[in-house]
Amino acid sequence: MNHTPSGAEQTSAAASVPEPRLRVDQLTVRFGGLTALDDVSFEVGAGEVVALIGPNGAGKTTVFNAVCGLVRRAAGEIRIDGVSAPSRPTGLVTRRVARTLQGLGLFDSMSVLENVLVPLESGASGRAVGRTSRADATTQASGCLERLGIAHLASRPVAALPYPERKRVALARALVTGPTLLLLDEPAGGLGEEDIDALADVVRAVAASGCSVLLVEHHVDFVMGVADRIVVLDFGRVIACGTPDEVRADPRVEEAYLGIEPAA
Ligand SMILES: Nc1ncnc2c1ncn2[C@@H]1O[C@H](COP(=O)(O)OP(=O)(O)OP(=O)(O)O)[C@@H](O)[C@H]1O
Repeated sequence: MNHTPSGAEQTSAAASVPEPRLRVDQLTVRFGGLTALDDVSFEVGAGEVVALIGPNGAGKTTVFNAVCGLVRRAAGEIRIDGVSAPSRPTGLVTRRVARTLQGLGLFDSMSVLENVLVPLESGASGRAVGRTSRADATTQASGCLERLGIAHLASRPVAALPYPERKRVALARALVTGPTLLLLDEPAGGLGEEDIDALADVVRAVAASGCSVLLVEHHVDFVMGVADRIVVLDFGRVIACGTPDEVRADPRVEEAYLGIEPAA
């Protein structure tokens, strides 16, 4: 007798197959007549750091926006922890995905700790809020500051901090709700070499702790040093994907970045 699996059975079968943190499958996004992403597929596995690189306008930010449900997809699927995400912001994204912005978006007049408490107390995290007392939230936020090496700055107003520390605060705020996927938008931008090295350690530690990282970055040395795998976009298409060594050796990447024709 044929047996059609119920929804619950399908869910349980899917749960038994290890799913990547993020699966982007044949994603196409159009803005009017412009195809910003064209049949883009890649994955971010558990504990992985994946970098999305490519020239200006290649479609990197559009990938982030699509993962967050902020742009309408013309085609394709996005799965987060094995669950299909619709083309709009949902609880799935708010619970599991955190994102840092190039502009940081911190509240300058508030202290470091108060900034990191915001997602726990505002409802933005979609979890814990309402069930987390102020004391629990403070413990959670303080632990996050500790892990990022900025506990000593907890009571300082954000406005008084140098840029590298402000970036750390933005990272702490993104991580405080315990996401499973962190989207980092140009994390090395505006940092000096020393801070970039320290940032690479932090990013690797975040991934090792179980929160996979997808980052967009133009600083090639940082990307080569921190990423397990690199996805290269050009004109909305994936032109290369592999380890840093594989991508570095790929003539298509050199051509896209430097305009150098690959050898015939
Ligand atoms: N909301 C929008 N409406 C129309 N076109 C858009 C929109 N968002 C992005 N685009 C276009 O889609 C293409 C991809 O843009 P996107 O911002 O994703 O590129 P990017 O790789 O992030 O570039 P950069 O490195 O400069 O930030 C570009 O041609 C851009 O002009």
